[in-house]
Amino acid sequence: MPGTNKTCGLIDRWSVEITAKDADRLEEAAALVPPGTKVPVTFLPGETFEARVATARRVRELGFVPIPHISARRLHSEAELRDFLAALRREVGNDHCFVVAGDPPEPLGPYPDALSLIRSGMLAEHGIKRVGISGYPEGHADIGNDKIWQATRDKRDLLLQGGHDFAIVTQFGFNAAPMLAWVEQVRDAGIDATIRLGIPGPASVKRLLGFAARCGVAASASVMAKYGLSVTRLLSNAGPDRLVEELAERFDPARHGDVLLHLYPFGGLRATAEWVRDFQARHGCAIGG
Ligand SMILES: NC(=O)C1=CN([C@@H]2O[C@H](COP(=O)(O)OP(=O)(O)OC[C@H]3O[C@@H](n4cnc5c(N)ncnc54)[C@H](O)[C@@H]3O)[C@@H](O)[C@H]2O)C=CC1
Ligand SMILES: Nc1nc(=O)c2c([nH]1)NC[C@@H]1CN(c3ccc(C(=O)N[C@@H](CCC(=O)O)C(=O)O)cc3)CN21
Repeated sequence: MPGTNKTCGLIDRWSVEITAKDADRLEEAAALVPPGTKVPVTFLPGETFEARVATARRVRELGFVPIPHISARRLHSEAELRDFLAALRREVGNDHCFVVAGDPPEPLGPYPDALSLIRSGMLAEHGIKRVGISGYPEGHADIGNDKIWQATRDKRDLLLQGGHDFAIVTQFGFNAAPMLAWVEQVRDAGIDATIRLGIPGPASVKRLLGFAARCGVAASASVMAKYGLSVTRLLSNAGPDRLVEELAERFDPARHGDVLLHLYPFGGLRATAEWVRDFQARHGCAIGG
């Protein structure tokens, strides 16, 4: 039988992260993305507030579910958070968002981490019902594991107390085994939320290694070779086929719970959407799932 239900089940309901610059590209790729797909919009430096709101609005108008990212350390003031959430509510009407600390070594304003932003209560005040938080299957280069796990438990507690649903979306990786081992740790910590495992879309070796370095993601030659990349052929391209197939082989719904995939389209949105379509076809999955 071509493909297993596990493979199709894992790739079904995939989400895809875009930047404010990707709005036009999303329109071009829209026919390849199932209606209702979750489309997080990153919160990068150098983008205007208006561009982030306008992108989220385009996402919704194209029939997808926008999930604006909010980077706590990049906010300069309480007013900036309030204005952003109010503009989202007015112009997008989203009830999901994703909260992350953000890379600045020092916070630019009153929110040093995701927890402090959640604690402000402003998400609920602006109609946000479901909140995504980060996950690190391979740990974080600068933040200790104890701190990360404590933050995860604290964010879970505070979100549930505030009446929010939550989900965990992970940093991308190239290696299936640590991803599922980490999912088991999350479940053993009593957290049964949906987990979206971050995986790169198809891209050149050069781009993948560049993003891995920039985001603090491990990309050893041996892991990359297994992923299907040759570090000596920087312009060659590779997709996450083997990674997803290995995840599906090892995936045990009874043990791992609700696990979905989150694609980071470093090589382009259209190439990513085409990769999902072709992967589903190769594995005999129903169209759009
Ligand atoms: N933009 C994105 O999509 C992603 C960004 N990241 C980066 O991961 C880091 C952690 O974010 P969260 O998991 O939301 O953390 P968090 O807000 O849950 O904080 C966890 C702990 O780490 C500390 N911390 C957070 N950011 C830090 C930083 N930049 N430098 C030093 N200590 C920091 C916090 O004070 C707290 O004790 C940030 O640097 C974030 O930008 C990670 C994944 C995806
Ligand atoms: N620690 C950390 N910080 C981040 O900012 C971060 C992560 N992790 N993990 C993954 C997400 C995804 N991120 C990004 C960042 C930029 C583009 C991007 O599309 N950039 C432009 C220009 C890229 C360039 O050439 O510099 C692009 O058109 O590709 C995409 C995703 C940032 N993210």
